Amino acid sequence: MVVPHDIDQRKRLLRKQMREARLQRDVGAEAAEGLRANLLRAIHAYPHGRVGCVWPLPGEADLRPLCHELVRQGRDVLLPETTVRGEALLFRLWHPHSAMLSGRFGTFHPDGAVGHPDIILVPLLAFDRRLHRLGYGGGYYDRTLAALKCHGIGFAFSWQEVAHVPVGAYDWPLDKVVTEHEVLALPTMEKDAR
Ligand SMILES: Nc1nc2c(c(=O)[nH]1)N(C=O)[C@@H](CNc1ccc(C(=O)N[C@@H](CCC(=O)O)C(=O)O)cc1)CN2
Ligand SMILES: Nc1ncnc2c1ncn2[C@@H]1O[C@H](COP(=O)(O)OP(=O)(O)OP(=O)(O)O)[C@@H](O)[C@H]1O
Repeated sequence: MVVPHDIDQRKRLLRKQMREARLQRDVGAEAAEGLRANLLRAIHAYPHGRVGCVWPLPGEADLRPLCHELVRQGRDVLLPETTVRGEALLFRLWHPHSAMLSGRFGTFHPDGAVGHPDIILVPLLAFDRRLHRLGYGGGYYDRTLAALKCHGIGFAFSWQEVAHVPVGAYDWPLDKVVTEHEVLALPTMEKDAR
């Protein structure tokens, strides 16, 4: 039996490995371009929703060009403000001319009005084929997906795939994971069984 304590330990170890692996890699411009194109395709499956995007941290794919493209296509784009630990993220409306304020953990957020996204693009350190994700360990996105009950689309480079992400009681499953190579989703029957 896997006890919760053991899961937290395995998560910490995998986080450390993935952070180290990231230091060895360039964020390839070509891979990032492919990832943004696939994300746009995945978002088009939800034609009317407000999109919770994210401002990049070092080593992550840069979704800023995607934010601009979505606004150009008439979508509302929101970006998260990193709240105190233990709370869900707060999404604020973003426009290409929004002032960006610096927040916790080196993140940036716009000074726009607070809103409710229908789809959230979720950053991650590692993912698996069951659409489980490992984040930075703040539990922010798990809390946010649980609170807002919206669609979660994870995004990552293909090298971030692992065989099994350790899954804890509060981990919220993603609806899709998008890489520069593919859009991963579970068949409906398997989704219902989760
Ligand atoms: N771009 C981006 N924004 C995001 C997240 C994210 O993963 N990516 N978050 C996802 O939850 C939230 C911020 N949560 C975070 C929680 C902890 C750390 C953290 O421990 N950072 C380390 C350095 C990280 C590294 O070396 O890679 C630190 O500050 O020491 C960062 C972000 C909201 N905004
Ligand atoms: N909805 C929730 N309610 C209570 N505790 C939660 C909830 N979601 C996550 N947690 C707790 O938050 C802590 C961090 O969670 P976890 O290790 O899964 O973070 P993460 O998903 O890697 O981080 P992030 O989502 O910020 O990228 C864990 O102790 C977890 O049990």
